[in-house]
Amino acid sequence: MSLLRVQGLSVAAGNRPLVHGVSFDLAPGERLGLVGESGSGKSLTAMASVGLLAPGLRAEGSVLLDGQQVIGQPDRALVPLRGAVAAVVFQDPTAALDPLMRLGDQLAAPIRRRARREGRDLSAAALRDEQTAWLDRVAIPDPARILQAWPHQVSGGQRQRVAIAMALACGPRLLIADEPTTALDVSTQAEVLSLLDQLVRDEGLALLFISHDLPVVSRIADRVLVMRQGVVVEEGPATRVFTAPIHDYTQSLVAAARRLQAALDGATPTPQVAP
Ligand SMILES: Nc1ncnc2c1ncn2[C@@H]1O[C@H](COP(=O)(O)OP(=O)(O)OP(=O)(O)O)[C@@H](O)[C@H]1O
Repeated sequence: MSLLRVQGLSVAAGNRPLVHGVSFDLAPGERLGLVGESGSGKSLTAMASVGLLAPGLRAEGSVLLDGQQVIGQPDRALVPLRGAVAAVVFQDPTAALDPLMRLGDQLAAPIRRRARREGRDLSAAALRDEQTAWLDRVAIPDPARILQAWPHQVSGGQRQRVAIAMALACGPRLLIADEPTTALDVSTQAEVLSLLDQLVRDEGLALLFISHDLPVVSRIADRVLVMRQGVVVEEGPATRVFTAPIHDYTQSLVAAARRLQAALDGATPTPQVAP
């Protein structure tokens, strides 16, 4: 059975359609990338999948998350699914972090929630061990200091690592990562991406990975959906979509990515000047 089955999903703001007729299936352990330019409807598709649309937006169609209908359900019906079935990592880690709470207390919340769900007693010492273990798993050195720190006292990359630890500590089966590295500097981006890749593999999670960057998506995802102006224009295995794109729009994304890579490699051909 699919862990996430989206059928004919549309999202609108009043009369303005923002996402139209999106369908896909995500099996347990599978990795799906959503790619497309800014404003193409990737985030709305992902947020509608967990019932986290902003007020004023209306979703239609069907979204089955672990077999439970999400569309049209009141928030209280969806709370048990969040964290336990699906967790989200956002582009901006401050969205997941409370600026007025120490990082250790923030990380304690999902650890406690999971223990309650699993009927485990959690002593203060066991909680501390789990907090430290999660910081180790996201490769944060000096966990004792970080647990005591406020969000503004650590780097952007460390904040994102803590946000990833909090998402995974809930014990989800699906991780939704919405541009998780876009706000980070280039070398931190690569580290956080390979960390996510490793953690998703270790935990056996399904992944819905959202990015405007097709090469990044094709590295981390098995299958890709390409979105443009709220609709899916191409779908296929990540390597095929990247090496042999069919739709004009996907071809332009691939060409742009190759031009950027060539420029970064210093391999851009020098324009020929007529004699
Ligand atoms: N709350 C809202 N009210 C009205 N329009 C919205 C709202 N949220 C998003 N939109 C619009 O919906 C469209 C799709 O937005 P969405 O955030 O899904 O795009 P995206 O592909 O994820 O792009 P980005 O990478 O820039 O976030 C955009 O035109 C956006 O302006």
